[in-house]
Amino acid sequence: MANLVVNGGRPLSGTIRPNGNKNAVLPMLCATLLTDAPVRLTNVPDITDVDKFLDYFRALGSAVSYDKAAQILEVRHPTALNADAIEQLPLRIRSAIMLLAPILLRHGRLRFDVDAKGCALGIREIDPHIAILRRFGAEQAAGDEIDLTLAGRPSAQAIWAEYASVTATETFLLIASMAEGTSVLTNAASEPHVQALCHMLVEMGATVEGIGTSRLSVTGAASLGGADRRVPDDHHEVATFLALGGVSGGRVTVESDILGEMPLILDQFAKLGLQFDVQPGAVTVTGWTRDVTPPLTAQMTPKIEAAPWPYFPADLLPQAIGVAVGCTGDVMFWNKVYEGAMGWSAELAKFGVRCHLSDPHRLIVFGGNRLKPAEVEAPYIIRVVVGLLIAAIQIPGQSRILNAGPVKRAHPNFAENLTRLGADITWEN
Ligand SMILES: CC(=O)N[C@H]1[C@@H](OP(=O)(O)OP(=O)(O)OC[C@H]2O[C@@H](n3ccc(=O)[nH]c3=O)[C@H](O)[C@@H]2O)O[C@H](CO)[C@@H](O)[C@@H]1O
Ligand SMILES: C=C(OP(=O)(O)O)C(=O)O
Repeated sequence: MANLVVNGGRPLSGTIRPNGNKNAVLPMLCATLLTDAPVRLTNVPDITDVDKFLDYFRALGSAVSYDKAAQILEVRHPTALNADAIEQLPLRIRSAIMLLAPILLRHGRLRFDVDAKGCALGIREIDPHIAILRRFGAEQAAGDEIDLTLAGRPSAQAIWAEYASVTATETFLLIASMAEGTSVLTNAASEPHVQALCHMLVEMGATVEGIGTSRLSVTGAASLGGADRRVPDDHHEVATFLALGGVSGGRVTVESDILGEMPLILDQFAKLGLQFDVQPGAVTVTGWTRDVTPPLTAQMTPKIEAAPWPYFPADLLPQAIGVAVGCTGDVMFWNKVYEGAMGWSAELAKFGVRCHLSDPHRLIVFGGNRLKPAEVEAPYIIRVVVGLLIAAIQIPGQSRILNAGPVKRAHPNFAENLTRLGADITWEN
């Protein structure tokens, strides 16, 4: 059990750079399996999900060289993967599901009964993935486990997805990149991490059109080459550092080239009273009024709603909730994506927060709370650990976040980075 112990009420200050985006590096690692040529990735975050992928690659017989300090990774897969290791997929991470397409393309068969659930946000469906693979010609054997075979090179498909799923769009991109002809996915996800995978596949030799939109068109290549790509900065981590800096009463600058993707994200945090100075390549949180911007429509409750990109991301809702607990006014948070992502809100009461879970998707946080330090328990949800920390760091006195380990899935050297900014935060086992 790894807990975070924080003595709140100390202002953070300084300048920091975010790490690479977990949800970009993982599909990019899946794409490395589409070629026998060497692939080099830079700005690779030192996170446990990456470690699990690299352990899997080593077991497959791949050459892996990873300089964690320099954040540079070089991977080269053998022509024939070690068949004994193929079905030992990484556990307890959602991205394992994206290994299905490249493994089927290379090996032709995959039996799969792992828990590809990742964060405990509700049901993490695999149906859209299997549906896409079946459309491209994969056959599913009868029985309880998922047992897929794919014979030969798939042919292009036109698919209209039920909803814009991030990882299912990535599964589509991976298989369509090697299919014969031009495939089209309508209702595609368009998050910055999806765009990063598109750009990598283009460098490897596929043609991808519509990058960043809800309709992707992919012309596959019979074989793909290597690539040398930079993993994009993590926009979740940019927002995290800014929120922590602001609620601590400090002034923190985050330098990044991902800020062009963040206007709506900054606007939503500004609704909670955080003040920003945005410059080319850097954003500074300069203050926190604690006031919630009142809607001009008088009957409305101020709200922050999360949905597939280009909406405000579901993976930033807990961080915004962590800010709102210290605001003077009420805010409704609306998670349009997950049906099980708000249950942890009961923990907030331990900090003295008054809130109301209206239904599985909607939480109202009331303003004007008398906050007190507390010991709270985090669920297996990366961003909730961060949200609870944002609450704790603004409260003078010692708080403890139990089971904070999931933060290591996405945020490298988290406590160390915050300590450098002046936080009093330590790991306890
Ligand atoms: C490894 C990775 O990249 N994980 C991310 C990915 O997960 P993941 O790809 O699993 O998430 P999906 O985009 O598939 O959405 C998750 C669930 O939300 C529901 N849903 C989603 C969209 C929609 O329009 N309607 C709907 O009902 C579905 O039940 C779906 O199963 O995207 C999520 C949503 O941004 C993020 O939280 C995860 O961090
Ligand atoms: C929910 C997340 O990750 P995963 O889908 O890998 O569980 C996340 O990155 O916040």
